Amino acid sequence: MKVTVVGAGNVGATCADVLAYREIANEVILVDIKEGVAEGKALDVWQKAPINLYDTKTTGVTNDYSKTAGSEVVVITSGLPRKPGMTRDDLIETNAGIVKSVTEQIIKYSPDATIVIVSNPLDVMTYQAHISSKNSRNKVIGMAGILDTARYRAFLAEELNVSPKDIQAVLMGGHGDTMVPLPRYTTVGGIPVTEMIAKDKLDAIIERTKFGGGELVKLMGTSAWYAPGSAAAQMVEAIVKDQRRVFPVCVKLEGEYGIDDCYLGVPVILGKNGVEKVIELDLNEDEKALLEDSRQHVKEVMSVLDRLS
Ligand SMILES: NC(=O)C1=CN([C@@H]2O[C@H](COP(=O)(O)OP(=O)(O)OC[C@H]3O[C@@H](n4cnc5c(N)ncnc54)[C@H](O)[C@@H]3O)[C@@H](O)[C@H]2O)C=CC1
Ligand SMILES: O=C([O-])CC(=O)C(=O)O
Repeated sequence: MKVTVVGAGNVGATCADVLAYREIANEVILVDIKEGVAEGKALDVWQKAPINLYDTKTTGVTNDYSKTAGSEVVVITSGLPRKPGMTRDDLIETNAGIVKSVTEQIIKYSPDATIVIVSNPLDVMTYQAHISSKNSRNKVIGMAGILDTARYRAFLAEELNVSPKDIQAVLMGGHGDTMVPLPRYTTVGGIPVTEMIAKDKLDAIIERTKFGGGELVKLMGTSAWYAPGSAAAQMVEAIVKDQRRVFPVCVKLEGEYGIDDCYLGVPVILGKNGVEKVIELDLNEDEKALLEDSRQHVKEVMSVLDRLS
């Protein structure tokens, strides 16, 4: 079982490392455009194997897509990260070209691969990969919801002084400030979160979650990688092991939630065919309004992409 990660920067290298040390794949190919970077990081991960006791073979290549042939899943992280003061949408011009060319190369050698997009702006880059690959919607998906819910769960765990393992949550919408956390679907060891925390504290956590990516950009001068890399690896694991995990994933909606032809994060079942099923929640009027705001924002950015191409 072979998995390719394109982009050997912060997120891509972290993802490859998790895929290797957790033995999610038998073989990991790391690709980058910069000479030597993927080779070096892959070698470093491989040299960690005798210490951390795993046998996933990790190989790096510079732009040689023939080595990626037959990949079951491909994670695309190539592209610019944002700097302080930028929005994710500011990355569209550069990253659209990168995601397009990378997807075309990938599909040439692994036509049946499920593609997991990480590059930003996430929802629109997933749309770009869908157009460039011409693959069905279940096999071209984006990672954001696992990361956004992880941030929300981590903040809640800290506030409630409980294990993050026991917080379950759903979050929908685009990967940006219009994301839609759903307190109604948040539980702490099965107990509705609203019974555990005051409304003002929960509202503050929701606000912090919405700007969770920006908080890290401000601190570090570039965006996050440990949680994003792990989140992408968790999606790969669900696919290659056919786990049928229930995760929020960015997928093209085709009528679900009354939305057509737009990429948004929604809960899905993730298994060997990529998205096995989109789960439709019975949203209330407030939640529907938030999702509609998110849809409108993503649609606007999608139209920028249409103008660029
Ligand atoms: N969806 C999400 O939740 C998240 C998305 N991101 C996004 O992921 C992307 C990567 O972030 P980082 O890893 O921090 O950036 P980075 O700058 O550390 O790594 C990006 C890598 O892509 C490579 N690259 C550029 N063009 C390429 C091409 N045509 N082919 C192959 N490799 C190419 C670069 O050489 C670099 O090594 C950014 O767009 C960032 O905004 C980051 C975190 C979370
Ligand atoms: O904030 C960024 O630019 C990177 C990202 O998407 C995140 O960490 O959520």
